[in-house]
Amino acid sequence: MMQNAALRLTVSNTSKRKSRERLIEEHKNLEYFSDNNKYIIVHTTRSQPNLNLNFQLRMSIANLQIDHIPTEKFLLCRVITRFIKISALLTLVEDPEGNVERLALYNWINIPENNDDHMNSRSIDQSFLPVGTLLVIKNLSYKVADDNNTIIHSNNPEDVFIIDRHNKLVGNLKWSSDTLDKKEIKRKTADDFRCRGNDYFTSKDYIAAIDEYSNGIKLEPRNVTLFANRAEAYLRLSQFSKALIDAEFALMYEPGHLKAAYRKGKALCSLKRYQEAIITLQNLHLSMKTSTDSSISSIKQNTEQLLKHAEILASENENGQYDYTSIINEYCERAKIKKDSKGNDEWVYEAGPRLDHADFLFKGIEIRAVEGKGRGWIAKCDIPENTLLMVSKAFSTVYSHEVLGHTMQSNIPNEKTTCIASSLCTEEIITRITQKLLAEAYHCQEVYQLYDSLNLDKTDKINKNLVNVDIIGNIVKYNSFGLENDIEVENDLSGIGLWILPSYFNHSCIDKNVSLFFLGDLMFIRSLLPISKGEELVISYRDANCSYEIRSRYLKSIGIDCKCRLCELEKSETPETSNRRTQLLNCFKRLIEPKILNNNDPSLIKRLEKIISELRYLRKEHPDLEFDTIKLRKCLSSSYRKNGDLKGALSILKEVYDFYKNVHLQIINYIILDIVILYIGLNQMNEARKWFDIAVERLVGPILGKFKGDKVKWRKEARQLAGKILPLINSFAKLI
Ligand SMILES: C[S@@+](CC[C@H](N)C(=O)[O-])C[C@H]1O[C@@H](n2cnc3c(N)ncnc32)[C@H](O)[C@@H]1O
Repeated sequence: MMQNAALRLTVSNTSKRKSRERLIEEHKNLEYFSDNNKYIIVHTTRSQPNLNLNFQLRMSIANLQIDHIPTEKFLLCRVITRFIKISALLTLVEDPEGNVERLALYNWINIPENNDDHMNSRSIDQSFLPVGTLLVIKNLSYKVADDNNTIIHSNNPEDVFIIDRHNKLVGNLKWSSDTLDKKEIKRKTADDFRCRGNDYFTSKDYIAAIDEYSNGIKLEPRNVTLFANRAEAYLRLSQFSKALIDAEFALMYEPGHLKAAYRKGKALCSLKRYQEAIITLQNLHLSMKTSTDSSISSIKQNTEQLLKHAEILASENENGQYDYTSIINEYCERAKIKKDSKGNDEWVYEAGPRLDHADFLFKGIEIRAVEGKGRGWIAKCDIPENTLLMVSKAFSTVYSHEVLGHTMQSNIPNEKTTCIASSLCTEEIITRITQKLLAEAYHCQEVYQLYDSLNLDKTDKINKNLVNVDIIGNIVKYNSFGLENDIEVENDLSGIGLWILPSYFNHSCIDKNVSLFFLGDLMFIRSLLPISKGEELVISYRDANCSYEIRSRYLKSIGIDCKCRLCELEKSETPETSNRRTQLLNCFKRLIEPKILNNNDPSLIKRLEKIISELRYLRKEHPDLEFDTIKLRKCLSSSYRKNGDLKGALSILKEVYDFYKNVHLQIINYIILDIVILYIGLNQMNEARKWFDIAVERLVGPILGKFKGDKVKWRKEARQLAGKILPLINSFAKLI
């Protein structure tokens, strides 16, 4: 996974072949991930002076076709970068026409360096197929990797031949690129680079645009337009500190440059330097206020908007005051997906459901050492129920939709898709975080802090300024959050994210006292119960809705031997009891659940009732820790309802609710909604309304908090929000 993530680092969103400069730059980045052990390469380093090749069969890189193996033909090329080893031997090659492409050599034998048996061998270092080496490659294949990068594969070392320069075949050919490049660069002006940069910018290839602007800046180091344009391209890539530097350069050379000042304000906002952003934007606003020049009307308007936004961000950050209705509207809008010209899904808004809001941190909590768990969040004072503790914007998020694409999502059965999506999302997020750190190294410190957790080797001293994909992979493994909410909300997009401060919450299976709610890449965190000074704040990485087996397997994989009440009880039970429980749950899962709702067979209901009562009996000493039957009882209630016994169905669910209402399990929210449906079915509308309010409260409580002062006003707002989050609520609201 890490290797794949490393290879994905050469990602750009287009499948078009890339420029020589871009490929070289990306190859340099890959060096971070190369395997620096010395290897001896045995195959084919012998040269082939007598290789007889028919010149007519030579093909150029430009003729290669994706997924096609041109068996008759060969590629003549020369190495233009140092070889590095990741999973394959990787370098860049160019053909005589000057086309450049990646080459991956697979299956070259690696022998430890001290093995002297192989005379005809070389180690992978500068001397291995050095820059300029001419190669003939047969039977190659040309592929597009998952990340849309094209790559030449050679799987058999016998197909690769080193050609010496006296070979006739080569003697006849002129290699065009050396001279071509120089000529081209000579001909170009800073303005040519600006124009090409703008073209790339328009086609949303911001990396290429930055390359072009940078080349222009090399020619004219005080070119204000190039700095201002590059600042905007950096903003689009979320490289805010670079954007700020460029905007400031532009302003240094031309203090009245409006766009540069606007971009400075934007960068400062994104760097969470709200007060400075406000001052910059206020000054900019003032400078334009009296102007009647119509050409600046749009920047005037944008500045006003951004200034307002910066003021909102400052207040969110300072006081934790969020306009939840507008944030939810913003989320619903940004999470929309449309089809592009090829029928693939893409976000309606370029950045997807990533929301531009400020972080907030309640002053009454702090990170401290917690015995046996590393560090954790602790209350510095008594905290009332439903206090907003933190709002955090993700360091990085990846949505499954972004890595799977439309075709895969619709063609593959659900479980498999979820599994593929999850591993692709993980690879992708490792890649994105690595890219972000490579681009803006000042983030390394905050991300690497997460690495110091208990389960990781403390002696492994890490260089906090060096980007290391293995460490990032571990950080993702131990700290990332799945993006799913406790209750499915509209546009609830699955995926994965890394949040910095929320990563310090430790886990408890049943005694969590803190709730999380995701809206896009914003995480809202509130206290679920009153919390006393000195108490630890904990969340559930997996809750008791999951069987012990599944839960503990996951927790162990991230180094947790959970000591919560439930886990301790499960561990202390005899093997007979736990085996019997597993047997009963498996029987439900395999034999009853798939059939019961489509089948009126009363014997199935009987069997389910028997399983439930035996499971309850197995935990008769600790009924408060009996969570296994909740799902089964919900299922039983549904089959009662299907058979027309609404009262029976209701009493099952109400019993479950009464017993578990104070344990914050995901499934309880669905049980409440089922109760509302049953009361509607029984035409007991007052009860239906009462339970509907409970559902709304539980649904929006984690975002909005509890009734404060005006209950009627709160309820109105809560209903509106709930309807936005879960449109099903609106259809309920019409019925009651
Ligand atoms: C997301 S981090 C939480 C913050 C972490 N304690 C730290 O110091 O960085 C997850 C790691 O915290 C520790 N942890 C979390 N909950 C725990 C628990 N209930 N018991 C023991 N260790 C726990 C484990 O080492 C786990 O891999």
